[in-house]
Amino acid sequence: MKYIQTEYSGPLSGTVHIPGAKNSSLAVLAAACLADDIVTLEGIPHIDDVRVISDISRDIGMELRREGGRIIIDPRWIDNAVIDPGKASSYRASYYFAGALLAKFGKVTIGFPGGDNFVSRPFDQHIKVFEALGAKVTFLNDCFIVEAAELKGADIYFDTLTSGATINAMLAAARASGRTQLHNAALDPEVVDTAAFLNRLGARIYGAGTETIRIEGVPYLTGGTHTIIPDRLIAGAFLMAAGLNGGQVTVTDVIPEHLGACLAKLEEVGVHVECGDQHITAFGSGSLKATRIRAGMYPGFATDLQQPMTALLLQAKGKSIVTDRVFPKRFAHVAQLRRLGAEIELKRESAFIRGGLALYGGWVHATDVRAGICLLMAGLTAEGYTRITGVEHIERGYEDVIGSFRSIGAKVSMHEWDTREQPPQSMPR
Ligand SMILES: CC(=O)N[C@H]1[C@@H](OP(=O)(O)OP(=O)(O)OC[C@H]2O[C@@H](n3ccc(=O)[nH]c3=O)[C@H](O)[C@@H]2O)O[C@H](CO)[C@@H](O)[C@@H]1O
Ligand SMILES: C=C(OP(=O)(O)O)C(=O)O
Repeated sequence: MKYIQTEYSGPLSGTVHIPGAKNSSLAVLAAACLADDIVTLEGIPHIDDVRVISDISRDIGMELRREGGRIIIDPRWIDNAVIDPGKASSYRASYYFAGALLAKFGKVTIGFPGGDNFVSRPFDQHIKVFEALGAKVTFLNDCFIVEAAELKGADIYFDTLTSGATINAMLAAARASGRTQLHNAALDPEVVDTAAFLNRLGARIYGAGTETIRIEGVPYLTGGTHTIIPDRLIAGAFLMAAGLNGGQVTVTDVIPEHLGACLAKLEEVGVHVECGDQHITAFGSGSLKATRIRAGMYPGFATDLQQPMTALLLQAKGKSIVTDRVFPKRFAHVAQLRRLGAEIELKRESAFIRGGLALYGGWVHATDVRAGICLLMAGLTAEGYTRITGVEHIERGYEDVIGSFRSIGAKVSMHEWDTREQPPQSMPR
C-alpha cells in the first residue's frame, strides 16, 4: 500500500512552479470534442483524472496525445458517444462529456459522475440545463442517457451557484441553435477559461465571469490552441504552507487576482503576501492569529482551500471557526486531524478549531484531494512521523506532490508498505 510520510520540517522556504488548473483542464479537455479540427492545449497537468480522460477519448475515437508540454487532440474522428460507466464514475467532471458530445451526436450514454465524496454532490442543475435546451434525460442503473434531435437555445436560471453546471451549459449551448442565456451563473476563473477556449474556436460566448452569460449558438467550431490557467487551489495551499512554521514561499506562474480572498485571509492571520505580475510570495512570521473562514463560491474563499487552511489554523493560538456552506460535509479531514492530537469540534457545517496545541505523528487517511493536502501540511508541523494513506486521492489533483513540497524544504517522501508485514510505527522523536 502506498503512503506519504512526513515529519516536522521547520520553516518552509523556496519557490514552486504552479501547473495548469485541474478543474479547467477537465472542462477544456471534454470541450475539445466540440471542435471540428485539431486542438492543442498547453499546461494540462499530469494527473490521474487526465489519464482517465485519455482512456475515454480513445474509447470514443478521439485521438489525444502528449507531445512535450502539450496535449494534441484530434476530435474529427469521434465515432460514438458512449462513455463507460466505470470510467465516468472514477472522476467528477466526466459529466462534461455529456454536454460536449450532445450537440454532435444527439445522444450520449454516460455513467454517473464520481469524484471526491462530500456525502452529497447533486447534479440536478446539469440535468436542468440539458432539459431546458430540449434534451430528454433517462436514468438507468449505472448510467444515464441524454438525447435531443435538436438543441435549442433557452433562458436558464440556476437555482444555486454551480461552476460545474455553468460550464456544462456553455458546452451544450455552444452549438445549439439560437441564443441561450444563463442567469445566476458561477463566476469562477475556470468558467471564464472554458469560455475563452471555446471562443478561440469560434464560439460566441459573452459575459463569462459575470452572473449572466449569453451564448449565441454557432453551427461549427474550428481547431485552435489554448493555455490552461494556473491552478489557484494548488497555489493557495503552498502559500499557506509558508505560515506553518514561519517560512517564505514563492509561487510562480500564477494569476494573483484569482487568489484574492485567500490572500486577504492570509494577511488577516499574520502571513504577509506580496504579489508580482505572475508570482506571489508569502512570509510566515511564526506567529498566527485565529480567525473565522466562511467558504463560498468565487470570488469568496474557496471551499477547496478551507481544508489546507485548517492545517494552518491549527498553528494559530485561540479559537478559529471554518464554515463550509458550499459542501457542508466537506470535513472528513477533521477526524484524521484529531488522530494527530488536534482539538476540533464539528457542528453542522462548521469546524471549531482550538489552535496552538502540539501535534503528534500517526497514521491518517486522505479521503479527498484537499483533505490529503491538509493532512500532509499538518504532518509537517507534527512531532514524529505522520503517514498518510489514500494517496490516490491526492494524485487526482497533484502531479508531483512529493517533488513540489520538497522544493520548499518539506521532509516528505513516498513509500510502499507490504500489508503482510507490521506497519511502520509513528514513534514521537
Ligand atoms: C471538477 C471541478 O471543477 N470540481 C470543482 C467544482 O465541483 P462541482 O462542479 O461539483 O461544484 P459546483 O460548483 O457545481 O457546486 C457548487 C454547489 O452547487 C451545488 N450543486 C452543484 C451542481 C448541481 O447540479 N446541483 C447543486 O446543487 C453543490 O452541491 C455545491 O453546493 O467546484 C467545487 C466548488 O468550487 C470544487 O470544490 C471542485 O473542485
Ligand atoms: C473536489 C475536488 O475535485 P472533484 O470536484 O473533481 O471531485 C477538488 O478538486 O478539490
